[in-house]
Amino acid sequence: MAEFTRLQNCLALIRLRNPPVNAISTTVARGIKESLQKAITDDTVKAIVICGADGIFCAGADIREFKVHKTFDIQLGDIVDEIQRNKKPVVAAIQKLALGGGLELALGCHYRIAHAEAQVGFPEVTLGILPGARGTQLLPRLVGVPAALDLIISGRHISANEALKLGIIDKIVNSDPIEESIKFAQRISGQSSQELQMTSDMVADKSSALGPPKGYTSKATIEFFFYLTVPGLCCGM
Ligand SMILES: CCCCCCC/C=C/C(=O)SCCNC(=O)CCNC(=O)[C@H](O)C(C)(C)COP(=O)(O)OP(=O)(O)OC[C@H]1O[C@@H](n2cnc3c(N)ncnc32)[C@H](O)[C@@H]1OP(=O)(O)O
Repeated sequence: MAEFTRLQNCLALIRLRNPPVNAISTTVARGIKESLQKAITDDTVKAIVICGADGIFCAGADIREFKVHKTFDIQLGDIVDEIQRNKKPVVAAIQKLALGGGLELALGCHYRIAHAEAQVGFPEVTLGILPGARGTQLLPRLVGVPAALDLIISGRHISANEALKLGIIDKIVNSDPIEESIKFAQRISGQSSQELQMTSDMVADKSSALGPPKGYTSKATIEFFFYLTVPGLCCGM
């Protein structure tokens, strides 16, 4: 599930809770969607923080459900779009891990604050899939195509420090990233929705050279991806 808490100072906190790693199940995804809706429609909420319970942000899709469902009636990509469309700033507070869909959720947010010991990555390749919830668009926009391809194709986890250098994370803290994100959200909640919208639009415009937004994975990218990952196709392996 995802817990919604209305904090003091016009903030809302959305906390993912699905032990042991807060993986995104359909229940968690529904919880995030409903919580976001509450935060967005509440005029007294000026900024939103998303975090995970029990010291971990999120290890991605709940792989236990992959055995049960072939398709899902709720799409994580739609939730990421909703975060980006909304005019209130959203901060991801990353403890321990943000993997796969968890990293896509964080990339959808306007700011990411992580603990120094945290790790991020896209392990989808190890399951034979591609990041499908806007990760293939949002990551290259932040880090450029070569670095994004490297992370997506290798599936490796990187440290918060490397993620900071690449531009995936905005700030690293040694203290509690949730508390830091709340403080930060409070500071920026004064930003007018117009400023945020203008900034988002400008960034989207500037990065449009990287390809169309929203769930689009070009045929060339897919072909390149399979060339590199299917045994026997690459380098005569
Ligand atoms: C609308 C709903 C669906 C949206 C989908 C959107 C598309 C997203 C796709 C993805 O996110 S694909 C990527 C999915 N994630 C992974 O592949 C991560 C797999 N897990 C790991 O790499 C490791 O387990 C870990 C998270 C790095 C932790 O490693 P560690 O060595 O510390 O512990 P483990 O013993 O491996 O695991 C502990 C415990 O956690 C369970 N677990 C781990 N990952 C998941 C997961 N993704 N879903 C469900 N459960 C997970 C693991 O089974 C262990 O459980 P127990 O055995 O202790 O019960």
